[in-house]
This record gives sequence, C-alpha cells and structure tokens, in this order.
Amino acid sequence: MSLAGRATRLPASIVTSAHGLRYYSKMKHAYSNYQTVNIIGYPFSIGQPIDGVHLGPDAMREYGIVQRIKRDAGRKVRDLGNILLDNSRKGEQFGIVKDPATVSAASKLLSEKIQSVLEDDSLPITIGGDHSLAIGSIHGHTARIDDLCVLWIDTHADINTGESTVTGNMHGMPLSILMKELEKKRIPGFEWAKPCMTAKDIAYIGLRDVDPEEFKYIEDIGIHMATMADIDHHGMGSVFERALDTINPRRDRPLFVTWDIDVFDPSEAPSTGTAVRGGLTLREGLHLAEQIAKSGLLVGFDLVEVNPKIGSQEDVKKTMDTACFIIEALLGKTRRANVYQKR
Ligand SMILES: NC(=[NH2+])NCCC[C@H](N)C(=O)O
Ligand SMILES: [Mn+2]
Ligand SMILES: [Mn+2]
Repeated sequence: MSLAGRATRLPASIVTSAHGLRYYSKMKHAYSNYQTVNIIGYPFSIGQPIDGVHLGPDAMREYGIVQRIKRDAGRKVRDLGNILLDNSRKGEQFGIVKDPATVSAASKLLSEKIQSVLEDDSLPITIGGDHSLAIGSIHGHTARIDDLCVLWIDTHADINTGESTVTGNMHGMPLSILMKELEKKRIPGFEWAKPCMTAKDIAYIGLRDVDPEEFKYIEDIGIHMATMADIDHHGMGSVFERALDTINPRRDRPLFVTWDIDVFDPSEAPSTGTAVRGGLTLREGLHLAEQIAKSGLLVGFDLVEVNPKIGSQEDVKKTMDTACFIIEALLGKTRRANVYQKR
C-alpha cells in the first residue's frame, strides 16, 4: 500500500515524503503501529550444531502465533511462509568456522526478502532459525532504512570472528560480519553484505555468557553492553533507557531488535540450544518488549533460537509461549489494555 493511501492516520512528515522509508527518522510514535505485520519463517540450523532449530517457524505457527498477533495485539498479519533454504551440511570450513558459504547464501536470501517487505511498507518479523540469520535481517534493514540502530537482546554477544571463535558455530558470529570496526577480521564469502553497523548503532541487553575474546572486541570497539548484573542492579526500565540514551539519544532513530530466546532464564525458555541459567524473567522480558513498542521506533525484529526438538513437550510449549508473549508485546500488546485493539 502506498503511504499516501493512509494519509489520515500518518504524521505529515511521512505522508509528504515520496520515499517513506528514508524518512523513518522524522516520525514519532505513529508509524509502525499501522503497518501490516509480515511474518517470515527462516528454517535454518546450519549456524549451530544441534538438530531442530530449523523447525522453529513451523512450530510457532502451529502453536498459533499468527492468531495470537491478530487477536491479542490487534494487528493485521500476513504470513509469508518460510524462505526456501539450503539447510544441508556441506562440511565446508574456513579454519574451524563451519559451513560459512551455506550461512552466507541463506542470509543473503533473507536480506532480499526483508528489503522487499520494507519496500511494501510492511513490518517484517523473522522467526528463526539460528541467530546467524541476523546477518541477513540487519543487512536488509540497513539497505532500506537510513540511520538504523539495533538492540541485541541475548545471553551471548555473537561477535566472534574466525580468529576468536572456539566452537566454529556461525550463530556465535553474526555481528563480526556486520561491524565496520571488524571489517579486517571478516571471514570470506560475505562480500554481498558490506559491513553496515558501527559501535554507536548497537547496544546489548541481557548478556551473561560472553567469550573473553568477544569481550575484548566489545571493549575495543566500545559497544554499549547491559549485562544481567546491570539489570539486577538498575532494573530493566532504566537499563532500557540507558541503552537508548547511548544509541538513540533523541529517540528519533529507527530501531531494529534482534531477540534471542536464550536471553530468558531456562525456566522460561528451556527449548533452546545454548541455554544458560540466570536469565530474564518473563516479566523483565515483557517490560522490555512493551517499552520498545511504546517508543514507536520499531521497524522490524527477529525472534531466534527456539528449538522444538529440545526438552519435553511441556518445555517446548513453555518456550513457544514465552516467544509469543514477547512478539505480541513488541507489536503493541500491553498488560494494561490493548490500545490497538478495536473497541
Ligand atoms: N546465538 C547463540 N545462541 N549463540 C551462542 C554462541 C555461543 C558461543 N559464544 C559461540 O561462539 O559459539
Ligand atoms: Mn544466545
Ligand atoms: Mn544469539
């Protein structure tokens, strides 16, 4: 739909722009809430070794994510289905990094899909799949939206390079492909994705399992990080405000969120490949998601690393329920009343 078609609901700065996407930064508290949510499934597991995470998107659909977004968040939804991905292991390696070419090809497809959804003035949300998908989703957003900033909500920093990685798993490396400051350390095969982020564009929330070499990169480059210790000390509300004060001080930059389900405590999200105790409560996660929605700055997000093959049926259900809660809250559902639902 064209921007002009919704002239009555949108601030003048958007309506008058011929290229709406370039003007996200001028708008406040209005735009994304009227966009149709487009769900992209990314059934991919080659960025990590455990079987099952590629089944995340279909499991979430079966669990009812589309209906929940419609009913509880009151949003229009279009399910674009899964991206067709080559999800087979080739055993190709760069040093100890596993299957980088397969990861690269898959994330390139995601970047292109994201760009087409944004061209359509819709709000893309990607359901993973392992976290290597952030290469594609963040690249796709920066290709269409000026001045993007990112919240990386995760237990892990996912900024390992080919030199620093201990596991060789690419879901622990997506940020090193995207950061300009780490350009020299990029592994080959991602030439299509020019580094598009700098330290001032990104902040972490929820970290508690950062590899020593990753910590060095973060300190050297100067990325803002809020660990679980910070959340304990200051509370989620102020941790969120501090993160935005750093990357979005005037609250005018469009915001992308990449949300790894393993940021939650395993009691809330057991079915994930790299669970670490001592994580977010559901309430902390909900508060963060609600504040993000309230900012009016959100232009897209992903939810990754739900693995329906890990744990009991009960575990899987709980993990998907947590994921649904977060997705709905990011899309405007609050615990007060649903402001976007028709009365
Ligand atoms: N997206 C994730 N769950 N990443 C976990 C990464 C764990 C570890 N730091 C690694 O590089 O392998
Ligand atoms: Mn993680
Ligand atoms: Mn991650």
